[in-house]
Amino acid sequence: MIQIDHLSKKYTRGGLALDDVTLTLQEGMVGLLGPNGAGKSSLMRILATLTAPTSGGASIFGVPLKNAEEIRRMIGYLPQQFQVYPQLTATEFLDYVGVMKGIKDAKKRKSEISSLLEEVNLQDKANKRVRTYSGGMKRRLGIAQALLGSPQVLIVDEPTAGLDPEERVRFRNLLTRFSLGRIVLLSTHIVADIESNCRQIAVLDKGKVRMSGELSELQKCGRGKVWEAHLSEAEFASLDPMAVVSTRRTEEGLLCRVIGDRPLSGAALVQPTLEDGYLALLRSEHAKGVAKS
Ligand SMILES: Nc1ncnc2c1ncn2[C@@H]1O[C@H](COP(=O)(O)OP(=O)(O)OP(=O)(O)O)[C@@H](O)[C@H]1O
Repeated sequence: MIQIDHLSKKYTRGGLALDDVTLTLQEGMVGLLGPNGAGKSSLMRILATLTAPTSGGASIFGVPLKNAEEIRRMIGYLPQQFQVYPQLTATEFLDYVGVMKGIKDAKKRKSEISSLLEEVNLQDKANKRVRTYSGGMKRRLGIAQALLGSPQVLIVDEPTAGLDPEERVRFRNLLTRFSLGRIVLLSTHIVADIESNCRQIAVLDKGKVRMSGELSELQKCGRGKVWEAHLSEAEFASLDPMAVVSTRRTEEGLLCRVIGDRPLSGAALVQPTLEDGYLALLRSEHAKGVAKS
């Protein structure tokens, strides 16, 4: 379990990135969802002991963050910008990481690296230089380095950013597999990344926790707030763009899906998707009126 208590982070040259965050994260896949600048990376860097909180604290399986060495032995971390020396092969890179993680026995390192490369489906590329890898392959190598030493907790910061849809699905499945018996904390601003496989989800916005719970609870945030209506181009143009979730051209005009507390004329209330729930939660302040005043 990861316990986060009243954690705040203020950067010297910046505002409050985290504002009194309290969360309990359980075993399994945990999605940390939030728009750009919400504070996701800051929280992950703190949990990875790369930066200290300004106030508050956290513990991982009962070990407080200030025991940084012990925490680092428990976690694997894949940062948002994962860099590898391009001239190294995957095997050479992972061997280096293994040494840094204190796996002293060369035979043990070799066998762990070989099974990890198989897990992430890079066994055929093991001896190719990383500079020849695609973005998706580099991410998979990133996961392999994070998993080296079998950490109990895996922290992955926007791992699917920049991946094509096929790689994204493959990557999600990979993480789901690894989450069995571990905590995998995954940050993203894409709802689809957490839709199918997260047991728990926390939404951060402007450094604050906006909700934490099961996926169904996030979906519920959209209840009674999602509407669909066929609109003319002129009616569409008069809408507040922040309230529009999607538009689709049909024979009757533009079918618009909007979030708001009061309907457009002729609008029908529809069942919210998870994404609707997320947008409704983020826009709850904004979506009080749908039409532009
Ligand atoms: N080193 C830093 N110095 C000053 N401000 C920072 C620093 N790192 C982050 N911030 C600020 O803290 C806030 C939270 O940033 P953070 O990167 O944690 O958010 P995020 O949710 O991960 O965003 P993204 O999805 O864009 O990566 C932002 O306003 C950002 O500009």
